[in-house]
Formats: sequence, structure tokens, C-alpha cells
Amino acid sequence: MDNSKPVDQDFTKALPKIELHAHLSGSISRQCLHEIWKRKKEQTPAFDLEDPLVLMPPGKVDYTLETFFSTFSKLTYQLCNDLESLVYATNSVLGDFLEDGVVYLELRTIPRASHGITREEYVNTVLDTIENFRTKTERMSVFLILAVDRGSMTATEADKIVDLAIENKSRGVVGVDICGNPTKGDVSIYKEPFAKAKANGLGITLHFAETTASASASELSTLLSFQPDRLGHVIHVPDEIKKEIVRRKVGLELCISCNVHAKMINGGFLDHHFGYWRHEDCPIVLCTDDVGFFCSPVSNEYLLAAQHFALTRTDLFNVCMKSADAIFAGEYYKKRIRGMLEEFSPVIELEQVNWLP
Ligand SMILES: CNc1ncnc2c1ncn2[C@@H]1O[C@H](COP(=O)(O)O)[C@@H](O)[C@H]1O
Repeated sequence: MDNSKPVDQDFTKALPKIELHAHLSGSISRQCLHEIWKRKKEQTPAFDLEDPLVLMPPGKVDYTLETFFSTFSKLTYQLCNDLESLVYATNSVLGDFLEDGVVYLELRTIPRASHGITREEYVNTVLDTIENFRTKTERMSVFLILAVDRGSMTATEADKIVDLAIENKSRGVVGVDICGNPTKGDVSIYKEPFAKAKANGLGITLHFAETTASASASELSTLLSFQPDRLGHVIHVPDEIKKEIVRRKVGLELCISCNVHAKMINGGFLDHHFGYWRHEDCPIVLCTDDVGFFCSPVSNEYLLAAQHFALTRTDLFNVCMKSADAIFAGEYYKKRIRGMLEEFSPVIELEQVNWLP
């Protein structure tokens, strides 16, 4: 790898990347939300919601956790509340990741029941859309993680989500997650459903220590007792727990732009804990979290990491190589990602980057 060449957007876009922590509804672009809004407005002129491009003006990324969570209920979920919109949004999100040079995606979503749509229909629709997408391109492999919303779900509801995940393993559901507003809920109620998920061979990823409110010693040790394969965010982590995470070599899904813009960390990009974790022996996966809000695609997360932590092309390449260890889909896909990276390495030297299908 020629490190005399700078890390630029062309490089980070062409690099075969993986994304493991993208929330479906948070990844919908403003333009796509606008298109869904326009269609609804045409079908029902009395549809009483302001244009997403007004509610989420282009360039706005300063969502605090409070404004962030309320935007889903006030806007996104008002638009993606029918199966046609869900298909449209899912296709748009998949296309955006492909276009950004992602070669392996584990998308996550909370199966929401709404307006006559059951959780089963929601999951089936997303899986149908993914299956249809697979027929159009082989470049990007796509899998699904089903998420439990700690802000609203009971243990029985979490159990139902885990059952749905188990039932749909053969269709590409690879894991389960606990997400939602970290200032709400008691994660210990999900112990049994997550034990069932583990026993049935699903990957476990958990939102972990996102805020001080969700970083008490008891919450973190409860979450670690679920035997997670990966952790998301890992911000407010005491030293003893950091040691345990390293001992277990847990995969870490780090979301630099989200954490900086939402003020989940103190300080700016340079202060992000990527700077700490990159020296530890855990696979690190740079992730977008919610690119629809923070407007930083995966390629830009790699660029930011390079710019703020003085990383070379080889460093980024190595982050990608190691990140493959953290995927849920198994050895075949790990080899596939590593093979794509190996193929990419000489291509970059010759500056013949031409991977789009
Ligand atoms: C700071 N980052 C985050 N922390 C915690 N939960 C998050 C999140 N970003 C997104 N979500 C969760 O994912 C849902 C949207 O996608 P789906 O409707 O499931 O596709 C949000 O409602 C929220 O519960």
C-alpha cells in the first residue's frame, strides 16, 4: 500500500468497508423522507405533516439525544407507517450504502407494529426488500439484526422479537440488539429473551454506556452477563469494564460523528474514544449509526478517523481487515470481505479504482 498518497474521499469510498451498526429508520436520507412525504401529500392532500426538508433542514446535524429520539416519533415514523413507504425507504438506504462502497451490511431495525401492520409483516417486508435487492447486486451482502427498544418494550415483547429473529435466521436475520433511549428502561428484564437468542445461535450486540445514565456499574455488568459478541458506542466505560471488554475481545461498533454531533462525548473528534480503543486488541468497526441525521456516510467516518488520528491508507486498510472478525454472518462472509480487501490493495496502488457494478 502506497502510504505516500494521502487518505482522501476517493480512497475511503473505494475501500471495501463493512457497516454493522446502522439503524434502518435513522439511515433514511432527508431526500428520501421528502419523496415519501410528497407521495403521501399527493394521495391525501389533508396529510398534516410538514415537509421533512423543512423539519430537517439540509446540513443540520446538531441533534441532541432528546431532539434525536423525538424526531423519529414526530417525523420518520409518521412517514414510514405503511408497507409501501417501508419498502421505498429500505431500498433507498440499501442503495446509499452500496453507493458509498459498503460491501457487507448488517442493518438493524426495531420491528414496529403500527396502523394495521404487525411486527411479522414489518420484518417480512424488510426481508423481502433485502432479498429483492440481492437479486440486483452481488457487491454488497446484506443481513438484518432485530432490535429491542428499551424505551418501550416489556420482556414479553422482547421475547417476541427474539422469536421473530430465530424464525427468520434462514432469511438473513443474524442477531439481536437492545437500543432506544438510553435514559429509559431497565435492561435486566431482557435477560431471558437474550439467553434464548444466544442459545439459538444469534449474534448479540448491545448499545453500551451511551450516556452516564445508562452506564451504572449494575447496568454494564448486567449487559455483559448477556455474553454480547459486540457492543455499540462504549463511551462511559469504567477502567475495570474496559479490561473485561478487552479480555473478551468484544467487537466494538464506534460511531464517531454521531457521538460528537449529539454531544454524547465531551469535546470534539480528537477526543473520541476511537483514539483509545484503536490501541486495544478488539476488532473496531467504524459505523454511521444514523446517517440520515448525522449526514456522515461510512466513507466519511474513515476519512474523519484518518484526519483526526493521523491514520495512513495502510492503517485504514488494517482497521477494515480486522473489522471482518466482528461480523455475525460467519466464515464464508469473513473470507469474502478479506478477499475483496486483498483484491483492492494492488488496485489502489495502480490508481485504477473501478468497483461500481
Ligand atoms: C445514539 N444512537 C442511538 N442510540 C439508541 N438507539 C438508537 C440510536 N439510533 C437509533 N436508535 C433506535 O433506532 C430507532 C430507529 O431505527 P428503526 O426504527 O429501528 O429502524 C430509533 O427509534 C431508536 O430507538
